Amino acid sequence: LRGKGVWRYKDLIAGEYKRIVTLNEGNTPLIKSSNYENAYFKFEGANPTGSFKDRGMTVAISSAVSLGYKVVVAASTGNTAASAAAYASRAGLKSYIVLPKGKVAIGKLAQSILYGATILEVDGSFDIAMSSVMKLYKELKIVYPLNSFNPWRLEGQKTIAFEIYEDIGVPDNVIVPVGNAGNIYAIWKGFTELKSAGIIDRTPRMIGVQAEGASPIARAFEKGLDKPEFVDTPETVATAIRIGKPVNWKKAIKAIKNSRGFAISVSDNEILDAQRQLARREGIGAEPASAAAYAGFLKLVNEKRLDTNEKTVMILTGHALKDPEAMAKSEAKRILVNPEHIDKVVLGEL
Ligand SMILES: Cc1ncc(COP(=O)(O)O)c(/C=C/C(=O)C(=O)O)c1O
Repeated sequence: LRGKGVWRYKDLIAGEYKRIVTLNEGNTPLIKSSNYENAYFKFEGANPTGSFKDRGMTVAISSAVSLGYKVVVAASTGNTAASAAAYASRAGLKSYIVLPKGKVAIGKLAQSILYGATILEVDGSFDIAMSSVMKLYKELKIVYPLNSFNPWRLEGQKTIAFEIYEDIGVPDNVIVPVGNAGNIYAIWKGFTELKSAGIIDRTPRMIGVQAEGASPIARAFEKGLDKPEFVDTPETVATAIRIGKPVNWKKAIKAIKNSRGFAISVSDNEILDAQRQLARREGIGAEPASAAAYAGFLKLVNEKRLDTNEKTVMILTGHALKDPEAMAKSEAKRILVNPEHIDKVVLGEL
């Protein structure tokens, strides 16, 4: 039964669907940390296109098809693009994706090309791409918008909470990397719906992690503001969350505050170091934006702002293969050897 992934929770997903477009997304591994007793990693890189976006895309594309749309559009830092292209193609829809030129990790760009999207590139940040999609949606109603202001995306993404609950109950903390800010809200929504249904009696603290160079929401919490400080030119190695004006900031701040949580930022070095540690201490390969969740965990533990006796789940939102250039930044021992003498190299190395 669990093998049904997102649509296992069909009765809990709002909306009517004449046709379900699915790639058996969801049902991703919850991997126990081998270094921290009560810490777990929800590995969303195991989804069909390698990120959590598939959970929302199956619902949004099923909605688009059920409503008779033939064309879909999404602005993206890359993963929404890859997922939109895959699910649109599966449904026989035409997909346009709007990308910030030169700022998309090569794995995601390659996927978007492979899955057959028409790629529109803009000079500037994701936020400019996002505003162009909002404008297009107002002018061309024949195009179905897929970004995470689309509620059906969040309906699919909230199933992350259902799966965590079924695996380990309600954790004390859920740490989520935050970009356009839909996912942290969606996961909180899932837990609050379980609570409203009387299935659980408490919800976890939602902790958002952003990259220092793209941290409008984290700055709001660090300065005790009610509104984020939008960033005109967001910069970070974690290109998936290189977003300065998150469309879902109101929802994210509501989820974080109502769950007694908070948001912090981490540096690019902390992100790349966390990506390396995740791979070399836990054996898990996640892209930089996802490793930001682990970087946030390590920072909070070191600053004694998180008790390792508490049950904490980090959402690893995308697979390491999405961003090979980032992986290459990790040093590794590479020795050119004479094939006849590998034994001497290994012995000399040991
Ligand atoms: C790996 C990864 N980790 C975290 C996020 C942040 O989630 P949100 O805070 O819900 O935006 C994204 C987001 C990517 C896009 O926004 C896009 O693909 O256009 C991501 O790809």
